[in-house]
Amino acid sequence: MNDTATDPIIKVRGLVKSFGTHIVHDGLDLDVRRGEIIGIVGGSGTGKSVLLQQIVGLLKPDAGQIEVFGENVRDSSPEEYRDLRRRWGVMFQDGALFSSLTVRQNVEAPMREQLDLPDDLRKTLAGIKVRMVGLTDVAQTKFPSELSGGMRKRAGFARAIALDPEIVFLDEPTAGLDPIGAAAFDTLIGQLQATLGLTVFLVTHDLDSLHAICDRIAVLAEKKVLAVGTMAEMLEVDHPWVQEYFHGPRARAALATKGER
Ligand SMILES: Nc1ncnc2c1ncn2[C@@H]1O[C@H](COP(=O)(O)OP(=O)(O)OP(=O)(O)O)[C@@H](O)[C@H]1O
Repeated sequence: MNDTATDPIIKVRGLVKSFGTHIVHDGLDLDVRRGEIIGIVGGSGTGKSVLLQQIVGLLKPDAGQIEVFGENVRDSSPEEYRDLRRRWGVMFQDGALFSSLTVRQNVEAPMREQLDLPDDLRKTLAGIKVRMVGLTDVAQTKFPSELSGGMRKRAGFARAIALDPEIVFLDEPTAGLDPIGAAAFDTLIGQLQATLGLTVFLVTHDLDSLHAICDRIAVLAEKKVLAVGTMAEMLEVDHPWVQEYFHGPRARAALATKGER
């Protein structure tokens, strides 16, 4: 165990991942610091989701090391992996809720799997998580199909924090939300990060989110992490995609929006 406050909470070294002849990652390195919100950006298909899935052990790298909490994810036994999974929560792109379960039952699902709790206590705890993400008690008993896109995202977030994780992985949480809904979701992420001391691994295309809540940004390009740093540091990176992304018209609009928030 090598899990001290100064070590990165996630450490990726020399990651290689291909699908057939298509190389997605080739020698990718990344450190994520405990307690930070790190935004993962990059063009479509640069492997942001694939990186997330490898870190949480859903996809197997071809080569390289991934350590989370100082533990090697790839080499962990089923018991060790189960213990690791308990310490992080994941919200996938579409929320990935179980359609046949209510919101509260969705939040209860990881609790059922990982914790041995009396029914009443589990329901109460799940209800608290639902309220923490700003959903009403009425929403608890709704099925995903009865919710708006923004409410479904909140429900997905509630499920990601069901087990009081140390890290939450969020895959494009504001995609598909209108600007007001997206801003509200950014605020929620920031509030919960500050309240719960979470580390947040945020895959996003949303420049507003990067400005509003991210401590650091990692840019995926050329099959690796091309640059990592604060927004101010990103503005200085001399690379065509980075320049276009952080200095283009949408970036200027996001900067203006930041001033209004
Ligand atoms: N299970 C899979 N089998 C084969 N190819 C895959 C698989 N998962 C991802 N890929 C490919 O890997 C590449 C990276 O995909 P990924 O979803 O990580 O991109 P991304 O950066 O998250 O993109 P976007 O911003 O569009 O969501 C893509 O070319 C994708 O088609």
